[in-house]
Amino acid sequence: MQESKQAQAITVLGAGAWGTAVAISLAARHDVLLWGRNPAQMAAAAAARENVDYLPGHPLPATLRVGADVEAAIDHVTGAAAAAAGATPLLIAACPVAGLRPLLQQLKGKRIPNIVWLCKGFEYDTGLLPHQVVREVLGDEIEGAALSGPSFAQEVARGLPCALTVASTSAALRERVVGLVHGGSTRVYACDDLVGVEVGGAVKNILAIATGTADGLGLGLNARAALITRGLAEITRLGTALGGHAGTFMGLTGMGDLILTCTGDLSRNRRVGLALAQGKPLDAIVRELGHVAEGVPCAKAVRELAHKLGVDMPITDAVAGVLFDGDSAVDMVGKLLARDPRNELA
Ligand SMILES: NC(=O)c1ccc[n+]([C@@H]2O[C@H](COP(=O)([O-])OP(=O)(O)OC[C@H]3O[C@@H](n4cnc5c(N)ncnc54)[C@H](O)[C@@H]3O)[C@@H](O)[C@H]2O)c1
Ligand SMILES: O=P(O)(O)OC[C@H](O)CO
Repeated sequence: MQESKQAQAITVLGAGAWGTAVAISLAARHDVLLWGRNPAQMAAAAAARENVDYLPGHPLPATLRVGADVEAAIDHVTGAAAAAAGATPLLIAACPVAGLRPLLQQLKGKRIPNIVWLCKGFEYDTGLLPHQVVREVLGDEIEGAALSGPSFAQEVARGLPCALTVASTSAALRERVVGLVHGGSTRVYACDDLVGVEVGGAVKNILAIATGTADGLGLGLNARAALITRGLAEITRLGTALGGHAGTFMGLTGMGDLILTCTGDLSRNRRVGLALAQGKPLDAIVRELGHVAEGVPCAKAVRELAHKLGVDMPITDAVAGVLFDGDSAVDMVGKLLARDPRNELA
């Protein structure tokens, strides 16, 4: 796979922390447009050359275009200029899972080149993975890929090293994404296990809430390591039941992202856990955070899915108990410790 030396047109749809960081990183090598749905926010970002609401402290490069006009954002990768450059443009969806369907609906009927999504989770009301939502809304013809892996927005925006995985059933799109995104301080690996990559990225958020809660209660490093390891077993059981490959969960989008999110204080999901341990109510925690913590709604979707499939996910159940059933953080720990012994590899 060749790294693209030529600047290409890329549109990033969604101007939260992650969309902004990815746009900043790609703008060093490509012709990037960052679109956000809030015109006032985008006008302020254009004027200040900083997305103060979502990624403060990280200047937008002079070459990065920002705006709130969706037609212009799509034209950036479909219009005459992109075509004339003989280009391989890329359209990136950088919203949370809850925004994916409405965002894609805006693209319906437009001649988009492809779609790469960055969100991590299951759609809450349907229990679908992002690639299934994409297929429902845009159909089978569009080439799609998930780009995932251990990556805090603030570090990527600073240009610190990071390794990601692009997953797609299309070898051509995998190659195109690697060609455009790999380079500088970003390494991109390719993988054809879309289900495995998406399940790892979704469930690690729930486990980050669990480890944040345990750390907040002062339960120690042994407990943290136990939760991460048994959490990986939980991810693998659900992921293989859904058709993912066991090996994928040992990679960047499984173990890699799980370690990062469970241990790094930049994680919003981990911070939810730390706040739950202080006994704060969930709605206050979410309000204070001001950003999406995908593990919260995901815990509900995954608990339902696991019960339907008969997959044992005790940590997810315990986290959902605290989030939705009125259990305390201490109850969560008690429930996990009271479980009957079992074989480790069962
Ligand atoms: N922040 C990170 O470090 C990071 C890293 C990797 C992956 N992710 C994932 O990326 C996704 C986005 O996270 P984030 O950190 O940018 O969240 P965020 O809370 O910082 O921002 C979310 C953004 O999405 C926008 N949005 C919501 N619904 C939309 C819709 N229907 N159409 C257009 N825009 C919409 C919001 O206006 C907001 O700008 C999540 O699934 C997250 O798990 C985040
Ligand atoms: O801040 P979080 O918990 O949403 O995690 C961000 C990324 O998913 C880490 O890879």
